[in-house]
Amino acid sequence: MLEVKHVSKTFNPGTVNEKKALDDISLRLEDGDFVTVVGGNGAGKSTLLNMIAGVYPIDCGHIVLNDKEISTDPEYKRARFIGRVFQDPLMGTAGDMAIYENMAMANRRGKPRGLRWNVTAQEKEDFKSQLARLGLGLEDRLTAKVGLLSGGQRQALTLLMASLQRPELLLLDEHTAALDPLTARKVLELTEEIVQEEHLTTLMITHNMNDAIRIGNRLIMMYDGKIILDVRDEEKQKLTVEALHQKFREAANEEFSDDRAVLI
Ligand SMILES: Nc1ncnc2c1ncn2[C@@H]1O[C@H](COP(=O)(O)OP(=O)(O)OP(=O)(O)O)[C@@H](O)[C@H]1O
Repeated sequence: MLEVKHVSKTFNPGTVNEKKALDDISLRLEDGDFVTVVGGNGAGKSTLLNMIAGVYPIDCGHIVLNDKEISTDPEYKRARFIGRVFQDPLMGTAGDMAIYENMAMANRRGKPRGLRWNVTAQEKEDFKSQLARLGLGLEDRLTAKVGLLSGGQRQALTLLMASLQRPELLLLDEHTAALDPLTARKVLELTEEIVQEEHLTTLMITHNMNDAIRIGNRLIMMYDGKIILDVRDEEKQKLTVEALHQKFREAANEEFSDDRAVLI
């Protein structure tokens, strides 16, 4: 279970570039919740994920994962139990290392460094069968450098690596946005498969409203650092893209009328 309690984050406070990216956010995810996160540019979606992962410190509030307060843990410590996949396929894997070496590293997350390079034959066989499920032929390229893979292959590998040691939480930040439509679909299908099989608690940012409605059991919409919509289960299934756009327009208009009130 993940609990985000009254978390706020302001970048560049006290300067002309001051920006309140998260404004008193509270959110509770039950085990196995698969939450899609939508919202316009600059709404605070990535910042929310970055705060949970520990990329930047929060200004106030608490982040609790499975009853452990993690708000002050450094990013590397949280990485032991939080899996992440980013939009950029170059992040999350080491391009100059072989596929099996990348997987071995993921498999040893949180274990002493000394054990890192002793990859057993059994382990390689396990990696092969894991890779085979991607359906991309990577199981026959165990020693290939990851830098030689296509963006989609690399993203699929990153996803596999993020879930190799079952994470307590999986954070996906527009992880299919840089892929061509067919590859994006394949990686999304794989995401659903892995999340379901492993019963992973997941937050997935997407700009694709159809995917946001179709995938997962819960949807949140962010606007200006706040959560303005949080629907789940049947209510989520009934959502339409038009309804989401309408909700977004309402939020934007409210702000616009406030601005006008200030200006008049
Ligand atoms: N490291 C940072 N330093 C300064 N400002 C930042 C930083 N990260 C984010 N911001 C600002 O915080 C606000 C929220 O950004 P964030 O990236 O979380 O939005 P987003 O909802 O993910 O948007 P997008 O859909 O465009 O990726 C924006 O105004 C952004 O410019």
